[in-house]
Amino acid sequence: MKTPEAVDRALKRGATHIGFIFFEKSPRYIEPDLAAKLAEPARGKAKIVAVVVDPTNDELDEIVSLLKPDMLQLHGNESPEHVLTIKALYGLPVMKVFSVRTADDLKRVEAYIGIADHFLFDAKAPKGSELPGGNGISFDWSLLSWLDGSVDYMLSGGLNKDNVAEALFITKAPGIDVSSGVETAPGVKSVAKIDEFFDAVEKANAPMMASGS
Ligand SMILES: O=C(O)c1ccccc1NCC(=O)[C@H](O)[C@H](O)COP(=O)(O)O
Repeated sequence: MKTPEAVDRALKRGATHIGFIFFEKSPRYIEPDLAAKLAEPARGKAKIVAVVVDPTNDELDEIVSLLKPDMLQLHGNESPEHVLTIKALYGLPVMKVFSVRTADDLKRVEAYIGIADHFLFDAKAPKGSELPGGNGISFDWSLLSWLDGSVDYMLSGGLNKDNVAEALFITKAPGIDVSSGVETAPGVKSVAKIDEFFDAVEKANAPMMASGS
């Protein structure tokens, strides 16, 4: 999220999580002090999520002290040991992201069970992309069929108003995360598209748990 209008609309429509991207190459990058201002209306209404990629402690110190997030989303190659260190240092729940293209990409998940508090399954970035997330591409949702109720996860990757019902039907995901699918250009969220997305989720009669970043 980069504008008060987008935060406001997502909250009004029932977003459970509001994400801020702290990856400088991203068109969605936002300075921590600005993210803190934008997050104010969400505090206590939705979880404020700081999205980071292989963060240093210095980066996390600044983000956590300014934004005061409810959760950290780790979108890089953080090892289970690094996740444990981050949890111990900041005392915040962690959502570990797994980038998926094939079944092999899911083999790493087991090592994080009991370590990460939540999981996010996103599409692996296409070759040449500078962004580990927010690429607007999907993966084969049937790869998640082995997940049982013991894994608390969100699905993301190329979700939009036209495919979210099918994604939910196939995965029964307990949560969904969307970014490009509610934008008119990279990093430019559209209030109208946020509405269309939530309309589609409601129509699919899906679990009402959605986030955006
Ligand atoms: O969105 C970004 O620019 C981004 C950059 C670096 C790390 C993570 C990033 N996004 C994280 C997300 O959780 C996105 O919402 C997720 O990848 C889905 O994006 P999209 O396929 O565009 O819906």
